[in-house]
Amino acid sequence: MDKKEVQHHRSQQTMTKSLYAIGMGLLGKSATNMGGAKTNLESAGKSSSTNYNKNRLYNERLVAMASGALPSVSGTNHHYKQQQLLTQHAPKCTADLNEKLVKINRQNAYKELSTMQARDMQSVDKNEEALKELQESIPEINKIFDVHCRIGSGTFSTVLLGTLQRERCLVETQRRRFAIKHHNPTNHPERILKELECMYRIGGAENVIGINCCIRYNENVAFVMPYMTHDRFHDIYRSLNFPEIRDYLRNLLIALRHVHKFNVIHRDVKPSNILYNRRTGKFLLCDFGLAQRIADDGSVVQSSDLSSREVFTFLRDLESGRNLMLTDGNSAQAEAEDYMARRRMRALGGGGGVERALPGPPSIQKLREQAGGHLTKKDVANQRADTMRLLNRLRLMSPNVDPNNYVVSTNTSKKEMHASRAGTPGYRPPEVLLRHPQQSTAVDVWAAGVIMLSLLSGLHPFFKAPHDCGALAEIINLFGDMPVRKTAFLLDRLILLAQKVNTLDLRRVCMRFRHADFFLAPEIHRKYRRPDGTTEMCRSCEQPTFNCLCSNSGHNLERYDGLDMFPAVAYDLLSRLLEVNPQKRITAEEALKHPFFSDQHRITPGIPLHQQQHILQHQQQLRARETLPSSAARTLKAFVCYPMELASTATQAAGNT
Ligand SMILES: Nc1ncnc2c1ncn2[C@@H]1O[C@H](COP(=O)(O)OP(=O)(O)OP(=O)(O)O)[C@@H](O)[C@H]1O
Repeated sequence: MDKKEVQHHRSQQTMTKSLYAIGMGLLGKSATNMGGAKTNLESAGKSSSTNYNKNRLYNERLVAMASGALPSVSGTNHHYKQQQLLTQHAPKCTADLNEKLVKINRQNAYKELSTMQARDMQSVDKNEEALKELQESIPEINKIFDVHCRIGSGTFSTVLLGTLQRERCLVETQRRRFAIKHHNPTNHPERILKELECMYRIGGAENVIGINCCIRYNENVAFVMPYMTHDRFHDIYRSLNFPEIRDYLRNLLIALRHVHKFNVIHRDVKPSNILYNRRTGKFLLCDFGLAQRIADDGSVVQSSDLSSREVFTFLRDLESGRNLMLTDGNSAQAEAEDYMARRRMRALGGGGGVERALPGPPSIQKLREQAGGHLTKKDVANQRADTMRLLNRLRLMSPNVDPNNYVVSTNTSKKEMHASRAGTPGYRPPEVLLRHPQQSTAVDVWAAGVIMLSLLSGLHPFFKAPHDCGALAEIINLFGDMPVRKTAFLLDRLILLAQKVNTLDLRRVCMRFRHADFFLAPEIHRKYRRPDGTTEMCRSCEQPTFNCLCSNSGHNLERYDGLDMFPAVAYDLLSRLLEVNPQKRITAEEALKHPFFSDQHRITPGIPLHQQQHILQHQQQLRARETLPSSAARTLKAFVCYPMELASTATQAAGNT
C-alpha cells in the first residue's frame, strides 16, 4: 500500500477526546475482567512453555556442537562440507586448522540459532505487544471483550480476535468471535471516518464486510467486525480447483458490483483484503481504508471535514440505524454448521468444493507420461533458465527510462498531472499508472483481473515491479505496446517507448506458468532440437519457438491439447477484466453475466423451468454465499456515547441537518 498517498498528520487530528461506542449494546452488561486476565495468563503460560522448549532445543544443539557431533542446522552443513573437503585435499592439515574450523562451525551455529530464536521471540512479542497496546490505548475494550490474540496486521492497523465477556458462560465453540481492527493512532481521522462510513453504508451484504461497533478513545479507534476464519491466498492459490476458482471470482465480482452501486471505488482489491474460507465457501471483501467516492462527473469526492454537517448526519444515521444493525460475529460452531451444510449440498450435486475436485482431462495422463522421464541436472538447469528468461522478459524495463518522468501530458495547457495513486503496487491499472485524474470503478475490475491472472497462471504475485514505471513496463510486456500507447493517447498521455513489444497470448502464458513441467519436459525439447543440438528461439518472447507465447505467433507450436483445466471462456473473461482501456473494460455487473459463470444456469430444453432442480439449487447456493450467516441472534444494540460537553452540540447539529 502506498503510504505516501495517505497523509499521516497526527498533529492535524481535530477530533475531540471522547469515547464513541457506536455499536449494539456491547457495554450492556458489565463483567469482571477475570476472563481477560485468565486468557492473558494462559497465553503467557503458553508462550513461556514454548520459550522453554526452544531454550531446551537451543541448549541441546549447543551441547551437540561442543561435543563435536555433526551440526544439524542446514547453514552449518556447508561449513562442514568445506571442512571435509579441506581434510581430503590437504591431508597434512594440522590439528590447529581443525580446531579453527570447529570454532567457526560453532560460531556459525550460534549465529543461526540466535537468529532463529530472535525471529520466534519477535512473533511472540508482536502478539503480546498488540494485545498490550490495544488494552492500554482503549481501556474500555477490556470491559467488553476478552481479547485473545493478533490475527493480522497491515500498514494501517492491527487486527485482533475477541469474544464477548458476557458470553463466557457459553461453551467456547458457541462464543461469537469478533475481529477488532485497532487503527494506528497516526492514521488520519478522515481516513478512519471514511472507512467507517463505507463499512456502515455498504457493508454487511453481498460479500462485503460489515461493522458491528466502533470504539474510540482519544486518538485511538477500533472497529469491531464479525470474525471470519479464512485461508491465506498464498497457501491455496495453486491448489484451488476450477469450481472453486469460479466461485471465488463470482463472489469477488458480487462484492464489487455491490460496492460500485454506491459509486465507490474500493481501490485496494487484493488477496490479503479478501477473506475466503475454502471449507465453507464464505467470502468477504474487507479493508475500505483507501476507498473513494466518485461524483457523477467522475471526480473524486473529497473527504468531509470532520466538523461538517455531513459527519454529524452520518453519526446520527449510525445512531438511528441501531435496528438495522448487522449480523453478529460468527462462532466456531456456526462455521462448522456452514461447512456441514456445504458438504450436504455438494453431496446433492450442487456447487464446487475441496472434495469435489474435477479430475484432470483424460489426456493429461498421457501427456504426463510423455513429459516424464528422468531429468538430468542439465535438464533442470535448462528449465530454470527458461523460466527465468520468461520472467525477465515480463519484468524487463529499459535502464534509460526515468521512473519519475516516464509519462507526459499531451495537453500542454495542463502542466500538472494530479491523479490518485492509492492502491497496492501490482494491482494498479494502466489509467492510474498513466496518471489519469478521472478514475472510475474500473480500477477495481482491473485488480480483480490481476487476481484471476494469478489463479489461472499459478503465479503470485504476477506483477511485482517496485515502482509505477516498472509496473507499466510489465503491463506493456504482457499486453504489447500498442494497446497501452492507444490508451495513453485516449487519456491525453504520451509514453516514451524505445521499441515495439508483441502482445502475448494470455492462455499460453497462464499454461506456461501453471504447467511448466510439461512445457519444459526434456522429451518435448528433444523433439524440436535441431541437428546441431540447438533450439530455435522466438526473438520476441524469448521462448523456444514450439513454446512461443506471442499472440500472433507464426511458429509451429506444441499444442498441449487436453492439458488446460480452464475452458476458453475463462481467458475471454480474463482479457475483458484486464482490458487496458478503462472505458472498454467490463464492469463487475457485466462480468457476472459472462459465460464463464453461466453453465450453472444452463437450461435443459424440453423441461419446464420450475422443474429444473439444478437452477433452483444454484439460486439457493448463490443466496447462501452472498451474505454472512444471518442465523445469529441480534443481541447487540446500537449505541452512541458522547462526552457530556459534546452531547448537546451533537444533538443540536444532528437536529439541524
Ligand atoms: N473480519 C476479519 N476476520 C478475520 N481476519 C480479519 C478480519 N479483518 C481483517 N482480518 C485480517 O487482518 C488483516 C489486516 O486487515 P486489513 O487489511 O483490514 O488491515 P490494513 O491495516 O488496512 O491492511 P493493509 O495495509 O494490508 O491494507 C487481513 O489481511 C486479515 O488477515
